[in-house]
Amino acid sequence: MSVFIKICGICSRKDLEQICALGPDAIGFIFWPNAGRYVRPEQVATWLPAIPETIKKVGVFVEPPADTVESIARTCELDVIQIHLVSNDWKIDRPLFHGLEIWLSPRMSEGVTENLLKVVDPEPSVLLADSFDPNTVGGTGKLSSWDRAVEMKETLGRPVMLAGGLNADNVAEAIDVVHPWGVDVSSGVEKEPGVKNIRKVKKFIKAVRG
Ligand SMILES: O=C(O)c1ccccc1N[C@@H]1O[C@H](COP(=O)(O)O)[C@@H](O)[C@H]1O
Repeated sequence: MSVFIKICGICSRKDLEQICALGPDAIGFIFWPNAGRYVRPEQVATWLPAIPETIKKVGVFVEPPADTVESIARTCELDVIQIHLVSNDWKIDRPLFHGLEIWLSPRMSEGVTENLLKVVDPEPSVLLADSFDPNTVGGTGKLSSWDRAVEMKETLGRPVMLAGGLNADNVAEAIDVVHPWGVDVSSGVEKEPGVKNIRKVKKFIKAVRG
């Protein structure tokens, strides 16, 4: 079965158009205001006509209120909400409207239990195995623990999207070891934070699809 590919942290229309032409399965926009790769939802809304229907639009959030998620999901016609956790006790403040697909990125320093699936409503359909950094969240370019990713897949029985420090040189090995449902990359296909290197994106997609 083919491995799902998400290219994350797109910050300009130029990058968006060139990346969409390479045919990833999904593209991601960072809507966490503290991130260097933050993009304004109103800006992303102007790019919508350039995104083929076949490519899923993923909005990335860190422990967001439900109102924020729903408002940005509408503005940007998102297909997927990717939520990153930074604490052990966060829970969404109310159920999200149905029809949105939720992907959840837990703190990878903690053990994973069934409780994790209850922090959002609807439950996450995909779990994201990202790297752990006590000082920041996401998009660090640091390699994640592939052992933890396998453990999460086996314990919770949900599809796992592997993220964290992937690039064209290590993604084939990562797929061999973890057998993830999908792979997610940001820093590993950039010239500098927030600016993609299209040659690296092309190499990454080729390394996954062969
Ligand atoms: O990219 C960011 O700035 C970011 C901010 C907050 C949460 C998640 C973020 N990015 C996610 O990080 C992983 C891996 O990124 P990398 O390849 O190691 O740079 C990916 O899931 C992004 O969606």
